[in-house]
Amino acid sequence: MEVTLARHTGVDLAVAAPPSKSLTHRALVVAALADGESEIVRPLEAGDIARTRTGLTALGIRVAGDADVLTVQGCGGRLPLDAPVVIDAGDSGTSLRFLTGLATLGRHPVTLTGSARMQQRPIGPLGDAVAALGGEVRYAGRPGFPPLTVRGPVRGGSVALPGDVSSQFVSALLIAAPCWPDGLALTLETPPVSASYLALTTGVMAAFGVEVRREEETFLVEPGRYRPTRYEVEGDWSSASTFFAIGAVCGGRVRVDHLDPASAQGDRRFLDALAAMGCRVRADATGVVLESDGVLDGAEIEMATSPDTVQNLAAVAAFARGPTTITGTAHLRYKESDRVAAIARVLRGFGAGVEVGEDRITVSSGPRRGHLTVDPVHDHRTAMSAAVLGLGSGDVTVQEAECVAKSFPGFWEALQEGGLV
Ligand SMILES: O=C(O)C1=C[C@@H](OP(=O)(O)O)[C@@H](O)[C@H](O)C1
Ligand SMILES: C=C(OP(=O)(O)O)C(=O)O
Repeated sequence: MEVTLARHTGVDLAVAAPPSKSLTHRALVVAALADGESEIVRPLEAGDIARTRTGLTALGIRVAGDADVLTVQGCGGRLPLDAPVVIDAGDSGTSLRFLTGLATLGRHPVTLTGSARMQQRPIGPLGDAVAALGGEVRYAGRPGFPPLTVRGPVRGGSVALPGDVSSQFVSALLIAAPCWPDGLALTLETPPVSASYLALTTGVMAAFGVEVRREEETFLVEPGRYRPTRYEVEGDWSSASTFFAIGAVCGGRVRVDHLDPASAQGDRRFLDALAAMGCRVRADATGVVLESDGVLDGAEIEMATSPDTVQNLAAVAAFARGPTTITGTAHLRYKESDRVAAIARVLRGFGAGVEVGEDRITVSSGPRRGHLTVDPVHDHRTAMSAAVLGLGSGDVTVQEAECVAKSFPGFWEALQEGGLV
């Protein structure tokens, strides 16, 4: 499917954020380990969540329900596996990494694989940690990359790993850790990227009755049990960021409901970035409102903890009066696509100036270069950020627009209902 976007000014958009992808993944895998039946209220329904659900089913966990409530029959920390299994996580890094953690809790080999791109996304630090904690880890192809086969049981104990590639390795270990006989003392050798996601992990673990203690760069988890819980999923700040970006570049007013203004989601930071560029933002009891007169200033913004909104921020920066420098971008190279390269490709095609450094990207506005066709190369966030460019300036076609279904299947319908496509 292709979507062509025309320029809009003075928008007045009111939408609801979809449920959080990251919190739905976490609630599912933690509930799968709990000592009985949990309910997940208002889960996200999207491609990546379907991958986690299918993976859990392959591991012998029963998940049933619909868009309102999912019921998960937890296994009490011991996977009911009676034969080897293969799990295809597709393009979902969170599914692949979290299910690798769960695979340490069975006595049969679990093979985790994914799309061609997934086979280029690193998993070595997680594999090394699982092996150091007593598991068996084998790679079918390139060492340190999926497909990998994990076999438990793991005893747990002390381990160190780098924090600069993906926080998902840390989350995967923390989630499985209470089910290991020796628990876990995990020390980060380098400061964590995407650190806000670790707070989401410890928050969901706490909601299911397990505390993680932190002593400087070490996370400590005692052996214990997850308590079955009724868990309500809040709205997704990463998905909401595209609507705020549209408001910023088109000018006007955008209201997004179902967002917690005090959320632990790091992508809340996106609004601070837009405020620094000249937008007005305020929260009320049910959501968040952004107002913009469409005049934006460049800014210098650190985004290491909020990688999933960097493409939208770079798109907004292409409309600002001065250059914008976004720092903390090195780990964007390991996502559904190399997003540093994707930002440079798309924005240069648009006419903006883009300078790329090891851990920073500088974007300056420039004259439009005529009609822009964006191939997102299966990356949902590239497709959504291209919508920001199109609505802000017109003449943009997004190919393979359906790839947004990875995280936000209703994205284009929301724009259609708002009269923007
Ligand atoms: O734990 C999570 O839910 C996520 C962590 C982040 O990945 P990294 O930690 O690999 O940066 C983020 O980009 C991803 O979309 C979701
Ligand atoms: C990076 C993302 O997800 P994942 O790592 O789960 O594939 C994303 O949703 O932008």
